[in-house]
Amino acid sequence: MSLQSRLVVVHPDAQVLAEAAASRLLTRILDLQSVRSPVHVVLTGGTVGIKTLAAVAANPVRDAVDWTGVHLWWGDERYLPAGDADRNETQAREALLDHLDVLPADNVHAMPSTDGEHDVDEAAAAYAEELARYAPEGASAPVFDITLLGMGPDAHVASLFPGHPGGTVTGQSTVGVRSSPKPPPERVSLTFETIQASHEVWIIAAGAEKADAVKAGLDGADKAEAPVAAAVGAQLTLWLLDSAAAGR
Ligand SMILES: O=C(O)[C@H](O)[C@@H](O)[C@H](O)[C@H](O)COP(=O)(O)O
Repeated sequence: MSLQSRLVVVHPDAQVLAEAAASRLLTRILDLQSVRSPVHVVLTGGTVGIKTLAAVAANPVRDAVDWTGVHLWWGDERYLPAGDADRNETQAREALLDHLDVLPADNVHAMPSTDGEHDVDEAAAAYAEELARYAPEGASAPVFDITLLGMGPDAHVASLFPGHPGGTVTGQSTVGVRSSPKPPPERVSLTFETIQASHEVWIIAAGAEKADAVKAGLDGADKAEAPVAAAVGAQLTLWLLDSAAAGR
């Protein structure tokens, strides 16, 4: 039984938070690469998530990472045409991936766009198949080393929203989301089963509008009301906050 631990780190503001999260991510990947390959990292969309990726791109330590041994996944994706500026993948490529010359295309596992499968449920199923291709025996997805998650003011993570069915789905690694309260309405998301299999889950949140959700998550609120409460890593759950988000 591995010991689950939780750590809360507070930084002065959103910019320092993104820089510190990027520095921590790079160091953690370097540590992991000294003991295993490949390393699997799940990226998040959202303002702070993308700011963190841009900070990774600007950090010279990024060139110490052997990106050929890093696989990148997404926790969720907005179900839009390929290349759409609102896709998490598009923003991640602009912020970081396009700057990593040695990152093999096959190491980047983007969630499907509307150009592929016929609907969001088929898109979720297609991503589940991709996850399964890299899964260890008997598992439905790779055991992610680090899963990055932004968090909404309503305590949603990935595209798992309060009161929506996606948060309670079991027996599948992904879910198609419709009528998302955060536009666009259709999204593909990992399920909590997959998120919770990660060795480490890092929740990155900034801004006073997140303070109530942070408090609910840390107080162990019901995941139906505060999905972030279920964003727990098998070994570590790391909350990376700015002082405004930690205000409560
Ligand atoms: O597709 C998305 O929108 C994100 O994955 C979502 O889960 C995001 O991380 C949070 O909504 C926080 O977003 P902000 O950092 O912009 O508040």
